[in-house]
Amino acid sequence: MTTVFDLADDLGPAKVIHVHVPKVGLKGILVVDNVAAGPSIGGVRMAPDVSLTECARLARAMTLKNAMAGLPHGGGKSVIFADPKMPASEKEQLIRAFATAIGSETQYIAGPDMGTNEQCMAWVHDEIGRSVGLPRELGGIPLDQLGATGWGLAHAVKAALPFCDLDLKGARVAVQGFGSVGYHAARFLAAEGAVIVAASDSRGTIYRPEGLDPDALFRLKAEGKSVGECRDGQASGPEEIIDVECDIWIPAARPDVVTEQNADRLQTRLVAEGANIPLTSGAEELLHQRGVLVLPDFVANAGGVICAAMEYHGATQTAAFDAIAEKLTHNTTQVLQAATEDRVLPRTAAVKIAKERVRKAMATRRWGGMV
Ligand SMILES: NC(=O)C1=CN([C@@H]2O[C@H](COP(=O)(O)OP(=O)(O)OC[C@H]3O[C@@H](n4cnc5c(N)ncnc54)[C@H](OP(=O)(O)O)[C@@H]3O)[C@@H](O)[C@H]2O)C=CC1
Ligand SMILES: O=C(O)CCC(=O)C(=O)O
Repeated sequence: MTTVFDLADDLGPAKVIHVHVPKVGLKGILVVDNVAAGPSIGGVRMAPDVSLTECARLARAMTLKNAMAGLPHGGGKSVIFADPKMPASEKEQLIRAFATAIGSETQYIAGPDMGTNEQCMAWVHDEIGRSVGLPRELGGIPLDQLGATGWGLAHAVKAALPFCDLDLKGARVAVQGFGSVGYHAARFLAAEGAVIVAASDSRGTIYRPEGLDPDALFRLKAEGKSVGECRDGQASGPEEIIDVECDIWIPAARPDVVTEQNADRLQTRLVAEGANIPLTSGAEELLHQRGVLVLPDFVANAGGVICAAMEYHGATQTAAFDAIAEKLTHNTTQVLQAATEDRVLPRTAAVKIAKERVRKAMATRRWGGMV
């Protein structure tokens, strides 16, 4: 059996909490990874097949992401074992019970992630007075609705273009996962001249070399349909998105979708990781050897948490979006320059920068800030 200590190193996790409320069918885990820079921020993920390992890996990604983004926050993440498409009243009960169960852990501020949204954060806030990514009516900046992460991802892609000799005008983009991150990334990139040649969700892939309209696909999703049901284009199974020939491939769904076993199927020049931990480290290494540039998740998808942190500290939407554009452009360039100079993978360069920052923050704290 994997225990959390098998996953631990000098940075964390600081704390792991399992919660169980049989009366409402709640099983959940909170991992507070590192809080040296301040209380941890990270999303609540709801999916039937989450795990302690996934939660701990995602919490570490948040530690690195928040450090890279220069936020006064550590990293944490939580998971709820459930189908997010359950009836709304049951979902509300589950989220409220989870919020109450973790309410005393003030070193964790919950935000939205896969399977949760602004409405869920409003329920958390109502229970424990602490969450980010709130609806506007509660003074929040609705980051999923506005597409904060997609906005950041588009800026990361633009900053990466000179490093892979690409022009955004006419660049062919394939997006795996058409939720909040995937849709908005597609929308912002299409607005700058990129051509969205393919998109997928959990039920299917749609391919159209002449280009798909992200807003039309979004409307289909809003009707409860799959992108594969779009009439303009060639439909196939969800797996087929990996084989689409393109210039920019954007994973925006689950972890480990590209591994050592299928990395050779990707036919692209740039992978911009919108999802958290979508590629295994072995897959990133193989792609690097083939000359494919891979923008690491915790650098490229920081837009959401920057927005969340700025909301928490009272900033306006405009200030948050300006900060995302500035930070994502600067950080992507810094990481890719360091990777080029040191002849290492972008992830290696990025981890070095982020870990140095976390260790410096830990050095200022009693017990490294772990208690
Ligand atoms: N929201 C945010 O601001 C941030 C999110 N992220 C990360 O981005 C990723 C996506 O998050 P988000 O967009 O918020 O999540 P959503 O729940 O809004 O969307 C997830 C999308 O992924 C699709 N999906 C699920 N399984 C598969 C699969 N096997 N193949 C293809 N598509 C699949 C879903 O399909 P269907 O619609 O059919 O269910 C859905 O379209 C996650 O890894 C998350 O941690 C990272 C930073 C910030
Ligand atoms: O919006 C948030 O605060 C959550 C951010 C997050 O979980 C992520 O960046 O993966």
